[in-house]
Amino acid sequence: MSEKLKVGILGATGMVGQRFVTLLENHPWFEVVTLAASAHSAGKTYEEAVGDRWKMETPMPEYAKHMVVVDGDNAEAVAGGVDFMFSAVNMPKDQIRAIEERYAKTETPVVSNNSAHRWTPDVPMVVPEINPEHFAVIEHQRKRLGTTRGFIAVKPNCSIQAYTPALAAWKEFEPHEVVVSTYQAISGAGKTFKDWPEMVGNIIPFISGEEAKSEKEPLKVFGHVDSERGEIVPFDGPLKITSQCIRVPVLNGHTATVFLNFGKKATKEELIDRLVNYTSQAAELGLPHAPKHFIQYLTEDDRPQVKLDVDYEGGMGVSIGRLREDSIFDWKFVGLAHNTLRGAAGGALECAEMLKALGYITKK
Ligand SMILES: N[C@@H](CC=O)C(=O)O
Repeated sequence: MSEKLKVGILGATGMVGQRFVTLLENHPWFEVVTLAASAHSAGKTYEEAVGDRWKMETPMPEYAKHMVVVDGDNAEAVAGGVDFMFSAVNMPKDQIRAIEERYAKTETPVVSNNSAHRWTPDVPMVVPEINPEHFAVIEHQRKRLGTTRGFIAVKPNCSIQAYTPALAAWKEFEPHEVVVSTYQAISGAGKTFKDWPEMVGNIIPFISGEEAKSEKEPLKVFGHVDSERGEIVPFDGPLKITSQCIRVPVLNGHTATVFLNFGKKATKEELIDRLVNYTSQAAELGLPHAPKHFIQYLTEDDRPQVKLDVDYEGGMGVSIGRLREDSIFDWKFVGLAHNTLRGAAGGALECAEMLKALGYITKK
């Protein structure tokens, strides 16, 4: 491997930013050279800027501690020193859309964890194992932005990652009516039990905006690139998803219970076979954060469990269990994915690795 690509993290002090800082320690392809945050943090060392708000299970990496945080609003200056940026910025959506576009227009690719650009038609929203072909829309986005190198790519919401991989694996059986309940960890809200004590022994049956994301984002992931329109057209087949999203007293790991109907009959053996033998270009390319086996199927009645299974494949794999026939729907199952690894910074990092492997992100 030649010289590493230089990367910056926008929104480096927040929880997702901290996850990027942690995952990027000793990364074989990428080197963090810039930590950017609000003007309030600018000029402080990363250690000072984060203070007692470090929320990772592992200590702050040494490489980051003494880096001086820069003002992320100075897009042109920050972008000058990096090959690409990760965005974990937390501000109103219109401001996020604007700042990410400003970076892209400096000819700096932006790989974002944020939802602000997920429905921008020429921005690919990618799970590398499911829809990497959507990166082809970048050439159209570049025309709109007037760039040759800069673009924005995003990953979808954490809540969809526990069931959308199974729907992808079962595509040939035409899943069409899907009822999902998600049981979402508190880290999805950027919290720990220390800063959200009301969640100890509690359930909150509301997560703002989450049900719309859970129902609609899989349709964009299953969509296709329309080259004439220069955009991603969401899947317009019979797939319909309805959901309820619930916050539960778990630190990491979003569980989903799912009922579904298929257009074509399938046996249990066929369904399990398609899960465990799911292959993808991401695994073939040997990306550093691509799981070797994307989906595991657990046969025990009491799995997947957060405590036992959330770290499957370093938190980048998906665990499915309890697949059984249902008396109203065709089938039901339970899925589990790590929300801050597979579902957030890890998913964005794997997108960046794939973008590099496919030649979309290069050295400036
Ligand atoms: N919006 C999600 C974020 C994913 O982890 C949530 O609140 O859980």
